[in-house]
Amino acid sequence: MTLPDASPNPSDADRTFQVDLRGLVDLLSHHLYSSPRVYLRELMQNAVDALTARHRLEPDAPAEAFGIRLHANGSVVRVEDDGVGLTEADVHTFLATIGRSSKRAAGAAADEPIPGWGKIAEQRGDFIGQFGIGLLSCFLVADEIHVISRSARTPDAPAVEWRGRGDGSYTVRVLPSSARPRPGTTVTLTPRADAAEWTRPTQVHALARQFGSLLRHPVTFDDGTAGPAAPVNPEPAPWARTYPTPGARSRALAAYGEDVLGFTPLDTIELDLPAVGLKGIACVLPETVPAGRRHGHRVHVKGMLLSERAEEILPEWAFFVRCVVDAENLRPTASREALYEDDTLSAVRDALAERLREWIARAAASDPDLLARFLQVHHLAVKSLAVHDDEILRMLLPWLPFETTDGHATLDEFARTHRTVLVTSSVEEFRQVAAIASAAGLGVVNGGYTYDRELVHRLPEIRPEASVADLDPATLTAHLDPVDRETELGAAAYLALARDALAVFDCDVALRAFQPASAPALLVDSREARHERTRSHLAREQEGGLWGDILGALRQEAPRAQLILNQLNPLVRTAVTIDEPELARTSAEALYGQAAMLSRRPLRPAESSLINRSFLDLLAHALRKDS
Ligand SMILES: Nc1ncnc2c1ncn2[C@@H]1O[C@H](COP(=O)(O)OP(=O)(O)OP(=O)(O)O)[C@@H](O)[C@H]1O
Repeated sequence: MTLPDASPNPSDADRTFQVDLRGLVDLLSHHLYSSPRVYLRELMQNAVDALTARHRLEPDAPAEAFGIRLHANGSVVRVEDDGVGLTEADVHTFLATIGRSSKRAAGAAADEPIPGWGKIAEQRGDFIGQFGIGLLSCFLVADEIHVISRSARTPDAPAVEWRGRGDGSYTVRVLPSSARPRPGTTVTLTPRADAAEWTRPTQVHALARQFGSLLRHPVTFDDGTAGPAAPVNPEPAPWARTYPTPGARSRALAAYGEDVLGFTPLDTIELDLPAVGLKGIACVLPETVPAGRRHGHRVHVKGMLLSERAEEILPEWAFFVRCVVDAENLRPTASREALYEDDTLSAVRDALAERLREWIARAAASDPDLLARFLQVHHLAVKSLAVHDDEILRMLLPWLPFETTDGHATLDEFARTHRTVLVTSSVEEFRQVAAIASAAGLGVVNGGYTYDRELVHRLPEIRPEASVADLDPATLTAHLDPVDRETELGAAAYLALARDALAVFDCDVALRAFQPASAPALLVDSREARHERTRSHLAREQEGGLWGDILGALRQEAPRAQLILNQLNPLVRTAVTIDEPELARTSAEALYGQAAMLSRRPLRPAESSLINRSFLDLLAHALRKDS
């Protein structure tokens, strides 16, 4: 019996993936990083992480003992740090292995120490990098990365040189200690001609300031000319400085916000969340922004600028601020341009939202000027927010401005002078009734704008003593005084002619006495009523057909419009005495047309031609009379 051959078939043997480095770099540059300039951020970030590891190794060393030095002279860009450095073995393990990071060793147990970098579990939050790919971003501007490093962990270890090339090849060389007398790492790039834009000395200096202005270690820049190196971060973050007075502090924070965000904040809110080591400011935008438009915030992690457009640190409703924050414990994604959506981030978001709410509450309680300025700019957006956010509704509804029969007023003011707050369902209805309702002592709010009617109806939730009702035509007409019987009888013939003339608009005509006397007539006609009438008309026209049946089935008792003539108005007093039928009809049509125009609603074609005709008829009549 022959057993089958157990030796592995060569074609079954495990093989190792080959990585095409050029393809990988192409992927990173087109899909991960927003611009080649990130190469400097990645180099600076590696230097910062190396300094953090060095401080772990030598905890008693003062913060300023170790620093970062940048150099760009037009031919090379160099980043040198006094960090923990690398041994020859580290170079093979970490620099030459894509995806391997000393800050997150693959497969290592949580308590396993990584030489020179601490235990995994402890260090995860300490470093900015973790993916082991950041260095590849250097290939966006150079074909070769040159590193000379000396480990602080084994001081007598020699210096080591690594050259990594964009085609995936690399060399490692051990150098005499004199090649780098002190521990630390120097990374040198010789930029390609097409990357000059990102590697010019002025640009490198500007990028270093942009990314590194809040770093806590000393960082300098020199361009190879004789002058001294310039500090990149000469001052601590503005919130970390001390000021003689609280006023001086808030002025300095506002000036910093203006400087980095490019607008003069309406107010500056200081942010401080010790649990995640977050400090910073929220600047209130001085101009209206559409609700829901989220703004990017400037987020630094351990002083290093990660993103100028991070949206995730605030909830969607906080559209009215832009923040600059520096946090210890937020985790960036591999692109560094967004933050990891983890529990810490959601706790930060909640805590910052709470700070903004406190700011609003404080302004509402004790700084009416600030609140007024804030709402003047952001009231529309706040209204959209209040509809869905009970807390905001509770805090801000009384202060929000609305169009009312007393002009623009806050709901609080308005409810104090009007026991019942009436609200219209459209702008048009408000236009129709505003003058008359206010003359009749009724308090009406224009509920026609988006959210307004809904918000006004929620007023009793906050002010239980206030009552809110929809203003319907019946409520209003009930407030108009009827005329005495004799006057009614005297006008009966005219009213009958007027009803006949306006029957085509399904409009009834009535005579009442109301203020202001200057208003000849009021047209009470809601949009729903007009739609209903249009439907009825169509149903009648299509009688018998399919559409006629459908529309007929939908038909309700069509509500009629009402033209209410004002008996206190001198023109109406004269009109009701006209006994020439044609002229009476024309005058009724003209009064209808004028009342319809006053409501500022779009006129139907039949109404426009009626206005034209009645005007010309009246003109002809006046001219005939004069001739
Ligand atoms: N300046 C430096 N000093 C010491 N070690 C460094 C330095 N720069 C890079 N390294 C080593 O090289 C490794 C790979 O660096 P790289 O920037 O590619 O990734 P990372 O910083 O670990 O993670 P990320 O991709 O998130 O940036 C680092 O984990 C570190 O061990």
